[in-house]
Order: sequence, then C-alpha cells, then structure tokens
Amino acid sequence: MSEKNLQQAYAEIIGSRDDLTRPGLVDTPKRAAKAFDFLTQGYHKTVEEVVNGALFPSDNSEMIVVRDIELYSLCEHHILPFTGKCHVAYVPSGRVIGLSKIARIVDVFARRLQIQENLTVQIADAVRELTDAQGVGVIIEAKHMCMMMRGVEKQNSVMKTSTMLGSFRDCAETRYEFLALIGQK
Ligand SMILES: Nc1nc2c(ncn2[C@@H]2O[C@H](COP(=O)(O)OP(=O)(O)OP(=O)(O)O)[C@@H](O)[C@H]2O)c(=O)[nH]1
Ligand SMILES: [Zn+2]
Repeated sequence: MSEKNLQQAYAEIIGSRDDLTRPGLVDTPKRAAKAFDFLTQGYHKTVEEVVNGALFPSDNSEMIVVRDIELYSLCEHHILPFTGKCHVAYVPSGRVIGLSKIARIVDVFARRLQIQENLTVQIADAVRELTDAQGVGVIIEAKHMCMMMRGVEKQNSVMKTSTMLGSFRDCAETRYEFLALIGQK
C-alpha cells in the first residue's frame, strides 16, 4: 500500500471518531502513516541485508549470550504493541556474528505484525542459519498491550516464550547455562 493510501486509511479511521479538520488532527493521518511504516519496517528488510556480512572466523566454542535486548513489536491480532526483552545465545562452530547484528536480527522480525511465539522461532532460525552454530537459544519476555489496555485488562502478566535449537535442545546443561547467564536459574 502506498504512503498516500495508508494516510487515506488512517483518515477514514480517525474520521469515524473525531473531527479530522480540527488543528490537532489535521496532520495525524500523515503522522500515523509514517509511524506505522516505521513500526513495520521489518517487511522492507532481510536478515542478509542487516547482517551485512559481519560474520567472523573464531575458534571460540563457548556460549555467547546477548541478553536484555529491548523489543518492540505489534501483535498481529489487535495491532497493539507488545514490548519486553529478548535474550539470544548460541554456541558457535567456527564463526561468530557481529554483536550489534543480533539486535538487528531481532528488529527485522519484531518490526512486523507478530505473535510472540513465531517471533521467537524466526529469530532463532535466522541465527542458526547464519552462523551454523552448534545450538541457539532465544527467550522473549513481553507484556502485551492488548491484554493490558483492553480485553482482559491484566497489567502484570508477562508472556515468556523460548526456542531451543541443536545443543540447547539436546543438552540440559547447555540450556541451564543459558538460563544462568540471563539470570533465570
Ligand atoms: N499466543 C499468543 N496470543 C496472542 C499474542 N498476542 C495476542 N494474543 C492473543 O490473541 C487472542 C485473540 O483472541 P480472540 O478471541 O480472537 O480476540 P479478542 O476477542 O480480541 O480476545 P481478547 O483479547 O480475549 O478480548 C487473544 O487471546 C490475545 O491475548 C501472542 O503473541 N501470542
Ligand atoms: Zn493482541
């Protein structure tokens, strides 16, 4: 959908509730379209693009963990935000990935319409494919606005999802090490 059509769609939605000609709202369809474009920018990006070849040979075969990566996504059911933290770990086999690129991979998938379970799997699969790691673990903890601002209106529940691949799935010790490193054991 073009930027113009997106603005038109917002104008219809807002116009169904309020006076679109009042000063505070005149530019809102334009702003909202721009914001929506930003929040869904992941559709215009690929993992290959954001990683930009930042894979480096390494003999390290110990667990690498990037914890507490902030996460902002939109739930695909209500188009309301869910926000929280993502923890990503992998055990390399010959190459490591540029540190910032892990957070960029999280954003490629988070900046789309999502459910938390699928987001978790997509991040884990991408890290595995890129690094050919022995194992990958991803945990996401998030609060969903669609459960807080509306619907069941629960303010304190947190959804936790995990995907464990390779050695993280097969070996309890590896999994425990991951949980310990992110302070969850
Ligand atoms: N599993 C999962 N469910 C989600 C996620 N985000 C939102 N939901 C849920 O999607 C469900 C949609 O249920 P519906 O009954 O179709 O929609 P609804 O009438 O708006 O549901 P309520 O939120 O219960 O009012 C709700 O239970 C939401 O809490 C997510 O990331 N994962
Ligand atoms: Zn929702």
